[in-house]
Amino acid sequence: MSRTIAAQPLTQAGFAPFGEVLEAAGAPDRIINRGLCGRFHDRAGLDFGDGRAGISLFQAVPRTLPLELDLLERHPEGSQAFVPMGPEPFLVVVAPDDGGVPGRPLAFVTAPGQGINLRRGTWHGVLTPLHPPGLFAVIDRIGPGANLQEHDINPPYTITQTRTPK
Ligand SMILES: NC(=O)N[C@@H](O)C(=O)O
Ligand code: NI
Repeated sequence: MSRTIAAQPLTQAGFAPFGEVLEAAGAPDRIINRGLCGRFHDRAGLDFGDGRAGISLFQAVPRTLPLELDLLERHPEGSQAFVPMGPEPFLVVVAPDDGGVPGRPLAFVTAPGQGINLRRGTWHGVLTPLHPPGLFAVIDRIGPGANLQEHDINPPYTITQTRTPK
């Protein structure tokens, strides 16, 4: 099977097995602040196990496509959300679990205004901005233990530019 993976636009449906897409799409769940704000309420399945929630800022180096994917990782003890601090698209790579190792990955490119929440234990590529500044708020577990399982991909996959879904 080909080791080339074409990225696709990020959608709730496509990402559903792996977590949630954070986006202000459709009508808000609530109108607040005397009608001046729409609240898209409680949109992520946060899970921090025996730890606690933390918000960190990640300043990541932008990459360009095509990209060589040689590492996937997961956090067995908690979910991890990436909220971009700007409108620039970023690359999201996830993979199903196949008996304790990653299966064939899927690649998505976000639209402006989209973030993601990775479900606890989901295999994923590390944070990969595609444009500067590469600044993200990250909501994940703060607690004891490593909470990081890495898996080397050999031979690596090649992630290519976006294709439009059929
Ligand atoms: N290791 C770390 O904090 N970041 C990764 O988990 C990542 O997904 O980028
Ligand atoms: Ni991670």
